[in-house]
Amino acid sequence: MNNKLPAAFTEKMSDLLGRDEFELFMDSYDQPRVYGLRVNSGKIGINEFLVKSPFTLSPVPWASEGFYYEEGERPGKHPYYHAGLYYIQEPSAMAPVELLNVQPGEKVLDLCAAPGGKSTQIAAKLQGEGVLVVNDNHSDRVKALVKNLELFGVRNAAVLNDKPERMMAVFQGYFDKILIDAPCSGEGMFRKEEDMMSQWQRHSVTECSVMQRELLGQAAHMLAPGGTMAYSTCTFSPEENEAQIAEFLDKHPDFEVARVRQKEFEAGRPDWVRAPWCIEGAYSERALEAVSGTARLWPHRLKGEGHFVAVLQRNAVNDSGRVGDRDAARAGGKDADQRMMDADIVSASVEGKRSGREALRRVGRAEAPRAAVSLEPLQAFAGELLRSEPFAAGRLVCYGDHAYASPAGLPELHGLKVVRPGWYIGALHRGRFEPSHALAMGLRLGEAKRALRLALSDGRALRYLKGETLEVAESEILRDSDQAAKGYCLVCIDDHPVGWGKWHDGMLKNEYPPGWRWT
Ligand SMILES: C[S@@+](CC[C@H](N)C(=O)[O-])C[C@H]1O[C@@H](n2cnc3c(N)ncnc32)[C@H](O)[C@@H]1O
Repeated sequence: MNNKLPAAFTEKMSDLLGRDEFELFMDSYDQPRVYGLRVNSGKIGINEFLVKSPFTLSPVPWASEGFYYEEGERPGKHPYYHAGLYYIQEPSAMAPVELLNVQPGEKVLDLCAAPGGKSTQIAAKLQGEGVLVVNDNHSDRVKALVKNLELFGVRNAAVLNDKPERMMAVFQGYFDKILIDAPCSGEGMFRKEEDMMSQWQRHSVTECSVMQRELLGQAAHMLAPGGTMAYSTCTFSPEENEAQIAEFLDKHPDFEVARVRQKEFEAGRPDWVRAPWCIEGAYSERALEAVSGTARLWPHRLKGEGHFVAVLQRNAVNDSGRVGDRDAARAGGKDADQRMMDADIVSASVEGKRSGREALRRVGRAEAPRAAVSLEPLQAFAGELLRSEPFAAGRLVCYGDHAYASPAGLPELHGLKVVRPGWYIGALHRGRFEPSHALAMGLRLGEAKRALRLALSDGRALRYLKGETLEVAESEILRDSDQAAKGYCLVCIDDHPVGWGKWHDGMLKNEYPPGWRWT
């Protein structure tokens, strides 16, 4: 394969690495690629997953939830995938979120998030507590981001499809943690996706560098004093890596690099941002020294395709202009104690186009509730079907006919392109409530008052995922003794929700969404 690599790339890598290291690097392209999955610890404990998993797994040393699986195994074709128990992810791509050290309750931004590999990892680290804002400026890629968050059962995320410069006014100084998984020339993807080689010709390192510089500056505006950002790329060029960090540090004296210590990773290379790669003397000694604290993941030094990560720490200074702080987060926690039916129910105008697939475009100013949207059907559904009140941790918000639980403490998203203002609960149509698939995926088996539990070995589990109507005896519907079997029930494979069904007279009508079905 290494003879397909762009000549300009190999020449440059040879100059950077020197003969011996370059040979090892080139040999790695002829090695088989490695495969990884990351367990969704928001849904299942790691040990429980290891007991249940049919795959041959070995741990990824730098990711607490990450495992290698073997070539030929197909975790994407397993009912547990449809239950959102794991995400298939290249192992070196697991490093940035791990190094960001996200803690439950924090406010976290994933600025360039689609299709959501790292967003789902952040969500699992948050364990449903705190606020996750994910954004991508590419409208098509955002659809995959929404789907992956729903599959993972994430309850506390808002999804945006906007430009970071427009987000800055709303989120100035708001986030505790920010991930900038920047668009890049993708040199670390050549072994995994050969197409990336031809794209490399088109998307020059220089073009990407301009975008990365802007993204770093914009993210810095949105980080709280004392907060942390992780900047990552899946490319090797110093212009997109060490040089970005050195330049950022020189422009932002209130930031420093938190040194990465992980034995499989190599240190960043300050020598590569001096001449002849960059103009000698362009960066301060402070910046150059700090750059050695960044991390490079090399495909010839570890089992992964390659990545660069820098962890940037902002000094904790007083900043009265900040939107939210730890006190505000605690106030958010107080809201969370409110019961769902007492929640702050607002409706908001929706400006611009809204597609039938629930994609919200611009969200307007919050208004008084409109008489047209009655929440009674939702309240009736929750009373009949839900044991706990899972929306209570957020603020119930209606956009048009669609109800969402927005994470407590999230600022008003005035003027931004909002795709999901929170966990999508369902639609209120003509006096009826239709629960969303996202609601089913975000619930736990014990939270539903009516459920069907299909064992993995039960042939009906796969038939459900294929969208078929199932024969289900009344006695199989799990429910309290005083409850009827008829109506919506949460369908689970083993203990893990996969969607809704509607039971009546020995038959389960399948509510599994067509776009999600097993093919
Ligand atoms: C490396 S990919 C992100 C991968 C993602 N973090 C994951 O783990 O699945 C970079 C993403 O940045 C998005 N992007 C490019 N320019 C952007 C910008 N100015 N603002 C926000 N997102 C941007 C691209 O659409 C692309 O989805």
